[in-house]
Parts: sequence; structure tokens; C-alpha cells
Amino acid sequence: MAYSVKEIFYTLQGEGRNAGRATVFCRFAGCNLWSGREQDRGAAVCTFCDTDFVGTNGTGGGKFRDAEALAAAVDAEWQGDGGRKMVVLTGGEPLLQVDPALVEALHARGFEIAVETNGTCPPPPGIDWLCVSPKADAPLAVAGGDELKLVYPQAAAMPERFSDLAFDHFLLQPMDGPALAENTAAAIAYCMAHPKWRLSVQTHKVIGIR
Ligand SMILES: C[S@@+](CC[C@H](N)C(=O)[O-])C[C@H]1O[C@@H](n2cnc3c(N)ncnc32)[C@H](O)[C@@H]1O
Ligand SMILES: Nc1nc2[nH]cc(C(=O)O)c2c(=O)[nH]1
Ligand code: SF4
Ligand SMILES: [Mg+2]
Repeated sequence: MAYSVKEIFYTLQGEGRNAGRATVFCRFAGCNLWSGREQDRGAAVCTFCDTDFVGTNGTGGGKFRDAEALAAAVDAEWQGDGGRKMVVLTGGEPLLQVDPALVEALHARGFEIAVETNGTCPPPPGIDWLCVSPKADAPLAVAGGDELKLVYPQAAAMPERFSDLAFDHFLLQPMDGPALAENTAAAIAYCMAHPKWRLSVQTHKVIGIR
């Protein structure tokens, strides 16, 4: 199958339990919870998105005719010497496009595969690190994974709703936007009162990398 990709770039994972790790990011175009157009944001299911995932015009973006072509483009961005190669498949919503052929092609090139998903679509088998970030008004189709990273606060998606699901790590990520400072203070207070949850700061924004 063909894949629509907004951008591919090499950076450090900024969020979650793998923060600080060198990673190629592959950002797929399109999402099922928002069109990506500002005029549609208010009426969208997911209203707080911090990402431009529209089109295929970012650095390294494009339409890739098959899994091998996309895996080769991801591999071309890797700049590390030694250590395990890592790719984060994100978006937009990557699980609208990620399929077994792509998982196979990335594994064949030695990549450990992480996915950042809103949890509305089941993942294909073989994902090495599944990060699910539920959205208040969207059905959750994934009941387990490596990390559950909840953007906080969301009135209809407070942490208690998710704390018994089958994840290894539970993280609260303060919602970026005009109330970031208050949201960070509230997330800190929640994690201190409920130690099952840890804070996920978006470190790439703090240190000024992509
Ligand atoms: C842009 S999303 C793409 C992947 C997928 N669609 C999802 O929502 O998980 C990547 C991560 O950024 C988080 N995120 C999006 N907007 C955010 C914001 N304003 N503040 C904090 N985290 C945000 C998402 O919850 C998700 O964990
Ligand atoms: N450095 C960096 N880390 C990230 N972790 C998750 C991101 C995402 O947009 O999915 C992201 C991102 O956009 N940049
Ligand atoms: S589900 Fe993810 S990509 Fe889609 S609008 Fe929400 S945060 Fe953005
Ligand atoms: Mg991001």
C-alpha cells in the first residue's frame, strides 16, 4: 500500500518513558479526530492538538509507494553510530496507515518500532513500544500497551478512568496551550498524590529541538 507522510526527521524522543533517546520520527499525514484545519478545531473530537499533520510537504515528507520505499526513507534519516536504531511512527494518527508490511520492512532494517496513537485503531502485530494517548470523546479500542500517556487535564478523561488498564507505565502530560503553567502545576499535584502516575514533560519544547 502507499503511505502519506508529512515529515521524517531525526531528533530525541521528547516525551514519555523513552524521553532523551535518539529516534527517527515519521509523522503520517491525516487524523480521524481532527481535519487539521484551524476553522474545524472547535468542532473536532480532539481540540488541543499541537501538531501540523496536513499534507506531505514537510522535510522528508511525501507519498511513498510501498513499505520498502518508506522504510528506506526512514533509514536514510538515521544518523546514529551504534546502539539500536529507533523509529517513532506518529502523526496525525499513524494507525490509519501503519500495516504489517511496514512493520516488517522497518524490522528488516534493524529498527525498534514505537507508535504514538490516540487509541482508536488497533495496532498491527509486532510494534515494540506502544504509547496510547486517549482522547476524552473518542472510543478507546486499545486496552493495553507499554505506556498510557494522558494529556491533562481533559474533563471527561480523568486518570481514574484509565488506571486499571493493562499498561506498564502511566504518564500525565500537561496540555500545552494558553494554560500550560496551570496544567503543569495540576499534573504535578496529581502525580504527587497518585504515585502510579508519572509526569511527562514535553522536553523537546523546553530545550528547543524538534
Ligand atoms: C500529535 S499526537 C500524534 C499521535 C496520535 N494522534 C495521538 O494523539 O496520540 C502526539 C502526542 O502529542 C500529544 N499532544 C497533542 N497535543 C498536545 C498538547 N496540546 N499538549 C500536550 N500534548 C499534546 C498527544 O496526546 C500525543 O501523545
Ligand atoms: N522530539 C519530539 N518528541 C516527540 N514525542 C512525541 C511527539 C509527537 O509529535 O508524536 C514528538 C515530537 O514531535 N518531537
Ligand atoms: S488525535 Fe493526535 S494527531 Fe489527532 S488531533 Fe488529537 S493529538 Fe492531534
Ligand atoms: Mg509533537
